[in-house]
Amino acid sequence: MSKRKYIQVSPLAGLTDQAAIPSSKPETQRAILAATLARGRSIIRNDLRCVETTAMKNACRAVGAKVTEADRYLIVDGVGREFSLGQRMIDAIGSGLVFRVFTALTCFSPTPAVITGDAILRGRVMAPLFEALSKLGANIECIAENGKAPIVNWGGGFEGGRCDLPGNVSSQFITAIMFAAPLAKRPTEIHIHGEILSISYIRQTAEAMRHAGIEVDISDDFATITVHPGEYQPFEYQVYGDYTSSSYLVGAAALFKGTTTFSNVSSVSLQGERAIVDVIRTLGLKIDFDDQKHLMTVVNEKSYFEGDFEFDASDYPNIVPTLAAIGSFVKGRFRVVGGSITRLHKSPRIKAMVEELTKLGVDIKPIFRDGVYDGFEIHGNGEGYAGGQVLSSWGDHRIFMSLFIASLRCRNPNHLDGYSDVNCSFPDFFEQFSRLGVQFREVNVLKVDASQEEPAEA
Ligand SMILES: O=C(O)C1=C[C@@H](OP(=O)(O)O)[C@@H](O)[C@H](O)C1
Ligand SMILES: C=C(OP(=O)(O)O)C(=O)O
Repeated sequence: MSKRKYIQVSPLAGLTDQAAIPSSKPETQRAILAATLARGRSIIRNDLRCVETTAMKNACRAVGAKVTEADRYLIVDGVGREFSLGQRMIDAIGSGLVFRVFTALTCFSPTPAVITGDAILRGRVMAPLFEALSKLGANIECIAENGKAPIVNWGGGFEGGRCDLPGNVSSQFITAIMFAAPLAKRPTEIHIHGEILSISYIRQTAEAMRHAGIEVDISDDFATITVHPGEYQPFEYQVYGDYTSSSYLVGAAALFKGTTTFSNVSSVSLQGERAIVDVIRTLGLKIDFDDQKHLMTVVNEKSYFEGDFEFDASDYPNIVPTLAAIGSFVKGRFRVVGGSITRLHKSPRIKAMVEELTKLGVDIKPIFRDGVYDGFEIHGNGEGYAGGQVLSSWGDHRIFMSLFIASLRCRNPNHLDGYSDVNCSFPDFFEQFSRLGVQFREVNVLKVDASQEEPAEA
């Protein structure tokens, strides 16, 4: 019998009025990276400080950048092309982006580099990136299992030219080669095959590179991306709120009548997950922006929403788990498709949400396409659920945060594991939910065996 720490989430009657949205993880990570690749000083304002942006900072420091945390901004003294890999080892922890981008960048390291990550990252798909980089001339060796982290990149650069990638496994393979390509001697042409998912992340990469003076050409259908050799230039950059993180706060606001205002938001964003705003409006809530004050106000006049809804999440993968939580409280049918890429994220996210929400009594069924989890369909009656369950986060911050908001409208407290993983992307998650009036506390759960768990006092 073992003890594990869980968060007990109490049922909530209504939200109080204000919270702040954390800054964007993808924007912060991209800005730190582009600043590292520029020779000279860049300033990144309103950056996000969390485990995965720290992983990016440490990886950039490992190749010689100086990254200093000032009050609400970062100073990055970049290295340009002159990597000096003193410690020869980069730990991406759980960040797919850090691992993939540094796998490509260390092709240009003067010394061999070992790149690794945590147990979840070591299980994630990497082979298409290794194959594309090999085609460009890279010399990458897998240390443990073929096609997986950790790796040794023996360096030697890549020339540029053509490489090929699938469009439906991870946009981070494309982002990784794009970021490294300006260091090559010739233009690099990335040909993307089949359905292209998570395009908004490719747009964010191109935007970060162009902001640093790099020329990137993208065909209208996104199937061909050409990156020209060039020198990254130092820049100043302002990061705004993270729409994926906002989805947990906005999602909670969708579950209770009332008016809630969120700060640190820009209505204009390249983030695909800005779609949370359209989803919530389609359900019937009112959302207003004040771009002078960077505020977003959500007005919810109903205790539940009714209708027949379908959303295609192909370009907003990271809010798929949140949508499952919100959709559980809709009266009618709530379908999400286009989420196949999420099976390759930190957990098989659709499977995880279907299994955990089923424990709560939600009528949710997975939707398969070509034999893989692609979405889900929920039939709800607009009511809450009994709750009183022990729920697993599957080791994934986004599953934890989604189950947390689903728990707010259960009649009995749920116990959720994995709460420290909010530090991956949303370190003040509990502070912001406390501001909204949510009550939770840490408890021990006695784990008798996998099928039998019972809450106990902390
Ligand atoms: O480049 C990025 O910052 C990301 C790209 C996306 O990955 P996939 O293309 O694998 O979905 C996204 O899901 C991930 O959370 C962050
Ligand atoms: C999956 C995520 O990021 P990454 O792919 O960079 O690990 C995430 O933010 O949930």
